[in-house]
Amino acid sequence: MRTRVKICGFTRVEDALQAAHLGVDAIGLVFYPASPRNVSVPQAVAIARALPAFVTVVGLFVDAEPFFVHEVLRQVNIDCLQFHGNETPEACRGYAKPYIKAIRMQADTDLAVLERHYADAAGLLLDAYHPGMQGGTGSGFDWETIPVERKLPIILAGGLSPENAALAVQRVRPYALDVSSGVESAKGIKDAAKMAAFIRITNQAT
Ligand SMILES: O=C(O)c1ccccc1NCC(=O)[C@H](O)[C@H](O)COP(=O)(O)O
Repeated sequence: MRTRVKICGFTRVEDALQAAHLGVDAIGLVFYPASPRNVSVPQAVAIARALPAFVTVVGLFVDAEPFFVHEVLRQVNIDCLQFHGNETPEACRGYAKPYIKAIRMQADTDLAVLERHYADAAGLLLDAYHPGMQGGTGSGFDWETIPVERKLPIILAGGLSPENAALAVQRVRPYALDVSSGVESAKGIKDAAKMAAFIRITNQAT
């Protein structure tokens, strides 16, 4: 099966359109004020409206108040939610939308337990652990800690770039790769050449 590509942290319509043109499967919009890639609701509405059909729009939250998530869902055409904080399975499933739970991988992370805990998730996104940062760190983690046996689709994230995308596909065999920093020219500004290389290399490696 082809490894999907999700590019996260768009803040500009033109970058999201470019990614769609290059064949991205999903784009991520960060609704987290502490992030340099945070989007306002009007910005997010403009990006989601500009996209062609069949590009999945993922909305990212970090321990957000439910009223805020509901308000974003009311205004922005979001297909899937992604939770990067300490959201419980009950909280994640409270919006009647497919959801991805992000896991910041540490030495003692037990994925089998988490797969049971978030059993109704549309996928688990495995990211690097960084004290004080919830995501978009540009740092990787040891892929050897990911078990070969999985129940849920695994979305590999954390420090990916055109340079290591092929190795990531071949070593981990994930459902999808997720990248942010590795395809940027500045935080929140995506680089067309890097996005093109990342998508092409991922497709070739599959
Ligand atoms: O991108 C952010 O700034 C961010 C902030 C807080 C929570 C999540 C965030 N991004 C989530 C993503 O899905 C990133 O693509 C993922 O963490 C990988 O980032 P990177 O290592 O920069 O490729």
